[in-house]
Formats: sequence, structure tokens, C-alpha cells
Amino acid sequence: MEHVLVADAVGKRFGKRWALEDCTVALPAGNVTALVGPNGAGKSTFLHLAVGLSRPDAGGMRVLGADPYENITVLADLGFVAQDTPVYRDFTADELVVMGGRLNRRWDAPLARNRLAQLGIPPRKQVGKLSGGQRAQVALALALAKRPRLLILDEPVASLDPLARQEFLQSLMGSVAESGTSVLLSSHILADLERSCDYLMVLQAGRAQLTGGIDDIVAGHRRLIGPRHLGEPIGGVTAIVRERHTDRQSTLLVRTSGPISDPLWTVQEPTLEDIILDHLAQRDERATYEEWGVAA
Ligand SMILES: Nc1ncnc2c1ncn2[C@@H]1O[C@H](COP(=O)(O)OP(=O)(O)OP(=O)(O)O)[C@@H](O)[C@H]1O
Repeated sequence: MEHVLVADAVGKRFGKRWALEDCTVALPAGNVTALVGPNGAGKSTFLHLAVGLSRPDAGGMRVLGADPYENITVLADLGFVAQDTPVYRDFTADELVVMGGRLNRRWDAPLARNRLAQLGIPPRKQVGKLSGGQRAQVALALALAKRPRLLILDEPVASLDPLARQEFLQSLMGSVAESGTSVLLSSHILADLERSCDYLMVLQAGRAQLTGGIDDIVAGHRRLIGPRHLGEPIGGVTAIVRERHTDRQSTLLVRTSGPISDPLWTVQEPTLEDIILDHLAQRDERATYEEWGVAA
């Protein structure tokens, strides 16, 4: 299988604190991968390593077969839209399309113009005067016009309302399907991801907590509801991700190796959002409590 990004035990440190630690993933080509995790999990740090803006302090990162920090030629095949959708605010969208043509060897200006026209973005208004969502669309159109093999988007939908978010993701999926571009996008908003992405990477406190194809992840988890669980083994369960109890009843999110046939348990298929939230709920906050000097 071809991989667009391979991180091998990657670590990145700011001062004494590791923002990423022992992070190992391989993202297959041709997918839209969602990178999710709570604030401060290391998503932007990971994306900055992927586009060669910084270099790992441990391990190695290869993007499109090359080290993106050492080998700047790979940048020609990468599209990147940073978190605050930085575009030159005094320029109009049309001027930015022209400028992109001067700065890039490969540049599909008609693609950018068509997208922006379709989205109703005014060509001759300074982009600083567009709405946050419109600016995000301009940044995406410029990134797509580069015709990258891998498009990396840091929180592209954060500033969009639910309808604009849905439209943005749909139009992104459409462009990706046409061009065969692979996409890695970070997001806090879990609800849309099941529909628009096919691969998932969950970061928690700098570590890759859960990685895989979204269909496989959903198929490999079940929610079990049954009598108070005291640790006895349950057939078909390979790991308990999270358990919640009342006096009489337990609700478990589990990883499975096959069907659960134990009649004591009611078996439900969790949503991707449920699965991600339960994995993230395992957060270990002891270190932060120590730093604040308060008891955990
Ligand atoms: N330039 C920096 N200097 C010092 N610490 C940094 C720097 N950049 C990031 N960090 C720290 O690294 C950790 C990960 O930050 P990062 O921005 O990668 O998280 P994130 O998952 O993108 O968060 P968010 O969802 O809030 O954008 C945080 O603890 C952050 O404070």
C-alpha cells in the first residue's frame, strides 16, 4: 500500500514538554484523513512537521517519500492551509489567483476561478473584508489550484457555520475525488467526519491513540449494556476502552474480535463520535495537576 505520510516514533519538544511523543502512523494514499484531538493534543505541531515548518526532536517523518524538512522539493507537491487561513488581506481573491500563478510552477488558475465563482466569492473585494468562511474558501481554492498530491488543512472548518461547514466539506470531497489528491485535515468537530473522511488519526496528549480506516474502527467497537461488570471476561471482547457504572448496570465501550453472543449484554453499534469521545476520555491529567500544585 502506498503511504503519503509515515511518522516513525516522532517526538517534538517545546522546552521540557513533549508536544508529540512516540507518534507512529502511516497514512495511506488516496484517503481523506481526519486528525482529531482536544486542545493542545499536538495536532498543529504534527501538521507543521508534515509540511517541513519544523523538524522532529525524535524519530522521523516522511511525506511523499521524503523528509519534508530536509528536502524542500517535496513542498511543490504539498498544499497547506494553516489554522488561521492566512491570506494577504489587502489583496483581492482574483489578485491572489494571479499571484499564485507567479509563485508556483504548477498552477491551475481556471480551477481556482471556477471554484470561487461557484461559491459566490466576489473577485474584486479585498479578502480581509470577506467573512471568515469566505476567506477559508479562498485559502482552500488557492491550495487546490496548486494541484497538490497531499493537501494538509489545519482546522479548515473551525470558523464556519454548520451549513457552510457541510458545504465546505462536500466541495472538498468533490475536488478530491476528481483530482485524486490525498487530504489530511485536523478538526475538533467530530459530527461531520464520519460522512466526509475515510481514515482517522486521534491524538491525545501528544500520542497517536487510535488510527485506522473509519469503517474498520466503527466495525471493531461495540457499546455493551448489561449487569454491573466486575471485571469478568466477556467473549469476543479484546479490550475495554471505557466503562461507566451505576449500582446495577454497566455501560462499556469495547473493542471486539468478533460477535458478542453473551445474552447478558445488549449490544449496540456506537457512532464514530462516541468512539472518539470515549477514547479521549481516558485522558491522564495527573501531570497538569502536579504543575498547578493541586491534588488530582
Ligand atoms: N511554539 C511553541 N512553543 C511552545 N509550546 C508550544 C508551541 N507550539 C505548541 N506548543 C505546545 O505544544 C502542545 C501542542 O500544541 P498544538 O498547537 O500542536 O495543539 P493542537 O492539538 O493543535 O491544539 P488546538 O486544538 O488548541 O489548536 C501544547 O501544549 C502547546 O502549548
